[in-house]
Amino acid sequence: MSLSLSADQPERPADADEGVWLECIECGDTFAPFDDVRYTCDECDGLLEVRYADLPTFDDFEGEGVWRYADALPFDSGVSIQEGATPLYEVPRLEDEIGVEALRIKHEGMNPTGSFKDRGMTVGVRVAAELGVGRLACASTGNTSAALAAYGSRGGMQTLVLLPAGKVAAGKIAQASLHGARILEVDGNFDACLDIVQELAGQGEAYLLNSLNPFRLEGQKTIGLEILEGFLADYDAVPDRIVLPVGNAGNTSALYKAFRELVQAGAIDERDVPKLTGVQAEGAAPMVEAIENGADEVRRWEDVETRATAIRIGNPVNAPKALPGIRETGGTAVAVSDAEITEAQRDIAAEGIGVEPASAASVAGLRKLRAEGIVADDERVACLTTGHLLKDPDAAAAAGVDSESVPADTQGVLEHLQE
Ligand SMILES: Cc1ncc(COP(=O)(O)O)c(C=O)c1O
Ligand SMILES: N[C@@H](CCOP(=O)(O)O)C(=O)O
Repeated sequence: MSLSLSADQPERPADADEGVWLECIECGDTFAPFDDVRYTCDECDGLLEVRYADLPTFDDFEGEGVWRYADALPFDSGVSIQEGATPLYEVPRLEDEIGVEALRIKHEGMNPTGSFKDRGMTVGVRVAAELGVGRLACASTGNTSAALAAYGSRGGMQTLVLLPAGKVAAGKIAQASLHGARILEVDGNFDACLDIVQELAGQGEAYLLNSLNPFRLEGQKTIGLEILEGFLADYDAVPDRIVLPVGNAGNTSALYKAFRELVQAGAIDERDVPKLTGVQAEGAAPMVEAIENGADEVRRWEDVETRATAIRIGNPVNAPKALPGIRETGGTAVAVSDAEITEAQRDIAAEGIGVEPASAASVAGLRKLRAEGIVADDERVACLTTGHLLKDPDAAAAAGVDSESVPADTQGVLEHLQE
């Protein structure tokens, strides 16, 4: 099985349900999509991808949001709260300062629950309904749990979330709580939570909706499709590069799949595919390590730490899909410090755009790669900002300006302003 950009459209197996099937990226085994619950290959435990007999081109898309791209998804509709259609902001001051031909920020924080996870959940929860499962579950650094809780409750299903105790931002826990998820705070990091949820799912206790679930990544493909359509509309060309924060590497895998499918459909040329460029925090950078070492596998980091708690992940489960995505597109991966992330968060905020720390990693990474000359000055770049500022109010307050105490009279306020 090849995840190469030039791979042909795969052949449709005899048991493909209405032109959709699951295929193992390691051994190529195929499975009917909705006859049983499975997350990985029955034969070799490899990661699965959703395959389609017919792939759409840009002309086939109509409507707005994730479901505009229904022809690239397993269904025509899902459990929806109007996800997708997020802004592709111009950021002229950052564009000038970083020194690229064009810079746009695709702000996924503008989704219903404030992160890109909604795009995956609208599809994933629809699949859960199709399979008739009872309880939905995830491990989470926060955003997946918020989205699962919201989409699960929208679909009338129970939700269970496992979070690393003390390492999830306040806004995200509040969301999971208000949407009625059962919240378990685990004495361990995100990777330990995911190990447990995978075991629970394997025992049939819950339906797993982390990005290991291949259907979730189908929804996340639409980020890439929207970016490409936005650039085609504004520049008559797709971006040279897309820079994105990397945690479990779901988005890197999903965007690469979106581009491979467009190439297979003849909608874009293989040579035009944007360079996928991943950014991790220095304290949680196993993908960067693998890219720098030319390794085929990612080494699990047991101890991870960063202020960008959303990407505090040491064992990116989608690495077998994401590593080819970065390499085949001519992209790269870079690690940034927490201080660089905070500086970028402030600079993005100075353009009026509020993002959480993990999101700012994309801009911090672009700035670093441009300074090193790895990104050229004639490139048109999209940076993905994955979550809203209000997700992590403590980080925002710590990065922002302090408030000042004044007396409750105008004269006192005026005097204070003159100090
Ligand atoms: C805000 C935010 N940014 C980035 C990421 C990383 O995305 P991925 O796991 O798809 O690499 C996550 C979660 O993993 C996240 O919550
Ligand atoms: N940042 C994520 C981590 C889990 O990633 P997933 O995409 O595999 O669900 C989160 O918000 O929990």
